Amino acid sequence: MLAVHFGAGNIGRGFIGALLYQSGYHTTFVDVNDAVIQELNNKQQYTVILAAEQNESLTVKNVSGINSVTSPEKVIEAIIKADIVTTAVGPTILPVISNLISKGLRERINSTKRQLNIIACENMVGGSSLLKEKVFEHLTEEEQAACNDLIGFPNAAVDRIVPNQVNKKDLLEVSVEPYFEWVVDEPAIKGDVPSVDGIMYVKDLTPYIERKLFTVNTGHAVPAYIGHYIGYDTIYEAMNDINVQEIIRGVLAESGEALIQTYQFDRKEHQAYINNIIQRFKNPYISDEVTRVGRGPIRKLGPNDRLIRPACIYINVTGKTPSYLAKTIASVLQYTNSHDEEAIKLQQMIKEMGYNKTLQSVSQLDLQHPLISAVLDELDEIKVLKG
Ligand SMILES: NC(=O)C1=CN([C@@H]2O[C@H](COP(=O)(O)OP(=O)(O)OC[C@H]3O[C@@H](n4cnc5c(N)ncnc54)[C@H](O)[C@@H]3O)[C@@H](O)[C@H]2O)C=CC1
Ligand SMILES: O=P(O)(O)OC[C@H]1O[C@](O)(CO)[C@@H](O)[C@@H]1O
Repeated sequence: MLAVHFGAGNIGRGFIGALLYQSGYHTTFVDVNDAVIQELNNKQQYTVILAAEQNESLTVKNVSGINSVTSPEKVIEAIIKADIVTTAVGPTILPVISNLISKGLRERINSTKRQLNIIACENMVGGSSLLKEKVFEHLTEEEQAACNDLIGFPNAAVDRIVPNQVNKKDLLEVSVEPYFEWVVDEPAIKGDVPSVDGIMYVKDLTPYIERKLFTVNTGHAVPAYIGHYIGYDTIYEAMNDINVQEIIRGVLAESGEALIQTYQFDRKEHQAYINNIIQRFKNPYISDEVTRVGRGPIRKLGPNDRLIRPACIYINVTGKTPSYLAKTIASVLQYTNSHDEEAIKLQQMIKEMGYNKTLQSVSQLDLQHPLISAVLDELDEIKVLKG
């Protein structure tokens, strides 16, 4: 079985690539990082280390790579032959890869009636749907109709913490947390469900993706942004701070209330889910930088992302303003990182327009929305955290 995976980064190699190998696939990684692609072709295998006391490792074999900048024709060939296509490139890169995928699909539908599923494994609601929309912009109406018959774009939720791989001598080796969850929307599948050990197929993905995004990612934003505000470099350091611990519990109680009331989750089970996630953030065998988890602050303040959306649902279902989520959003507005384009842009916007209009612009909330004034109040309140 042949898999094509876009993005040979942390999640690509450390999660999706590993599961595809264990399920019997040969995976062709597509990336723009030539050094990684060359190394994949030289070694044809790499190591995944489980970051836990036992330090178990897995050798992922049957892998190769294509540089999509220098060899786009090879990517098209690989898509024609693929049994599954996956991505883990980041939400903002999905539009970038859509043109090449559309070229592959055009050739494929002209040469075979074999069905194919393309699964975007990104931290967002509707990643595969967005990819489909962008791919379709490059296709004629006739090609779109053929793709609607043959090509599925099932949305997915992916959960595994894979930090940046710093100080590694081996370019391909990747350390990952042992835990993982990969949930895929079954109704959108074309043909047989791809046989990948570890995928859980569900009839309705929405509760799963929102539970994951508004618990794992909402929670992780606390040690990232509050931690950075206080002055910590790593998630581990931040998770040992008593104020961070209080805020993370508060944030997850607020997003939890929003989720429980929306999806009727069992309270005890949801609390156990939260507790397990907090333990994962404290994993001493993972060294994760606050700048990785906090990357892309403008995206993370988007209307459907991990902070604004649960805060709005909380207001709708309880009639109250969420103070811990507001605190965390305030700390995002204070986030600076000279290596992060979005962090630079956010601070420029604040300089030019002030906090109020910047937040309104990135979150797309009405200026009168109660969350805006709650966040502005917290800009002053969080100063005590600096001691
Ligand atoms: N790292 C993590 O713990 C998790 C990440 N995710 C999601 O997975 C996605 C990827 O994240 P990471 O693996 O952490 O990032 P990463 O930065 O390690 O990997 C992204 C890869 O995409 C490649 N890329 C960039 N532009 C490309 C293009 N035009 N064509 C092909 N490849 C391109 C990069 O060179 C890089 O190798 C994101 O959407 C992230 O939210 C989801 C769950 C966990
Ligand atoms: O990958 P993003 O969306 O930039 O956000 C980082 C988040 O993704 C993860 O890496 C995995 O979900 C978390 O560790 C973190 O909350």
